[in-house]
Amino acid sequence: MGEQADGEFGTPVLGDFDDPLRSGRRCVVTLSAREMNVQRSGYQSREVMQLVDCIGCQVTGHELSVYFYPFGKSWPQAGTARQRLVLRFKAENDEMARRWAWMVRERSRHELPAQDGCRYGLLPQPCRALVLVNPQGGSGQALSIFHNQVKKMLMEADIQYTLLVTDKQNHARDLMRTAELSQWDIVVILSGDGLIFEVINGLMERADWRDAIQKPLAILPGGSGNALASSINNYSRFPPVTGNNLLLNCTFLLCKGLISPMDLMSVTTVSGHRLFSFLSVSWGFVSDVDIESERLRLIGGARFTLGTLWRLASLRVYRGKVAYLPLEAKIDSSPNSQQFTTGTNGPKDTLLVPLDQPVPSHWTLVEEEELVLVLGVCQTHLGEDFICAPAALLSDGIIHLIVVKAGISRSALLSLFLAMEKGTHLQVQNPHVLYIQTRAFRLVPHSTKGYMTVDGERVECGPIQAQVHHQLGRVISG
Ligand SMILES: Nc1ncnc2c1ncn2[C@@H]1O[C@H](COP(=O)(O)OP(=O)(O)OP(=O)(O)O)[C@@H](O)[C@H]1O
Repeated sequence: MGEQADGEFGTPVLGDFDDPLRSGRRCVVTLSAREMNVQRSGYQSREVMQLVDCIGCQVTGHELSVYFYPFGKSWPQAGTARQRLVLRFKAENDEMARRWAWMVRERSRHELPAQDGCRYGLLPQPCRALVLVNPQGGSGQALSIFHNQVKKMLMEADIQYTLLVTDKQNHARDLMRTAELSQWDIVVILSGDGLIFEVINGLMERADWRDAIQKPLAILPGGSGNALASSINNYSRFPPVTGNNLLLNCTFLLCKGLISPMDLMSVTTVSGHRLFSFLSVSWGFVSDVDIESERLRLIGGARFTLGTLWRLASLRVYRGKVAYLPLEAKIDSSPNSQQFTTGTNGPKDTLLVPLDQPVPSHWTLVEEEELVLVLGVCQTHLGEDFICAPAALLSDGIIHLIVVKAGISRSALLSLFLAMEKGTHLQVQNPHVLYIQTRAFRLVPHSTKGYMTVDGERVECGPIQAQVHHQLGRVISG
């Protein structure tokens, strides 16, 4: 046994190991910048593993275990699910095993250069994570999901964790507002979108919000909607998956540790309350379905399908006004420009004026006042099977505004929602459907009755406005 290595990062390294599973047999391992190539004695073909699929290694004495999660054969669609694959080698001594573990880890980490103004980061290794689990999220399985599926992968990737099970609403928000954040490199949220909303708003309520909101977040789906987890799966160009396969992809991303900037919306409600949103501001049909289907939480994502069919059967029309800042409008960022902010924390809303003043004259008004829904979103997905803004990106600096006007037939609305499963709804021209890209918008309902939601959480129904804050937060992505 032995090895040939010139120590230069990226140049191929050759190692001669014992095969721990077949006594007396050898395996020659070649590690290049992108691949691990294994030639076992007695076999003609080589095993070739891509380091992009590797999440880490462990060393026990002389033995080295390397963990890969490539997309593999699965049922019913081949190639859409990751499979766990462990390669084990017995080195000459523990020093050689440790050196190989270090080389495999280093070559499996892929830093990204800055692109289109986006600065990417990498989690440190080893890494310290706070894992927040909502035991009530979705169908109530989040804690067992952590113990049965997530924990093992964190250990394989050398992520040390502190587990915190939330015991009531706002537990995570209070913790994020007051905790000493430097003890963790990342905050992992295993829940639905509700807990992410709490974490972001807790961080933004701190006096040191500017640094706090830069703490990387990782999203593992454990709720009924899982909009951000599904969107990140999509941005990472993984095949569209739900349930366990979505969890596996998101945990894989956490183990790879690539950090991307994320836009957040600052939302001001009628009472002057300011919230930070990573997902959506919604009024009308979609928020009705979201809130009215909450009692069906135990059936998971199917609650939205049932809720949609129920609301379609008794379609409502809402009266209100929508105005938005056209994307091409020139933004005045001079010190004398109007800058508006309601709370003490958070960046100034430079594009907005107070809700009791008319919108600026260069904003556009939507003429119709009879509406079925208004939806301003920052992510592609609103649920695992619900692609609302297919063009959205994590940090495009854009709010994707969808307005459906009254007069749309039930069958056209049903087709619209069915097409959202694939995200093809905006390809069909329908005069009742407006899709607008903007940086700020205002919605003024004529009545305070009805549901209005921010990231799926109910807020007071009344005039509301939002502006995007480009790259305010950071999240694990692919
Ligand atoms: N231990 C707890 N008991 C009751 N509620 C909790 C607890 N921990 C957190 N919560 C609250 O549960 C609410 C719903 O959680 P979450 O959004 O994570 O799950 P979900 O509603 O099933 O998922 P989604 O938002 O994706 O539909 C959140 O508003 C959160 O504040």
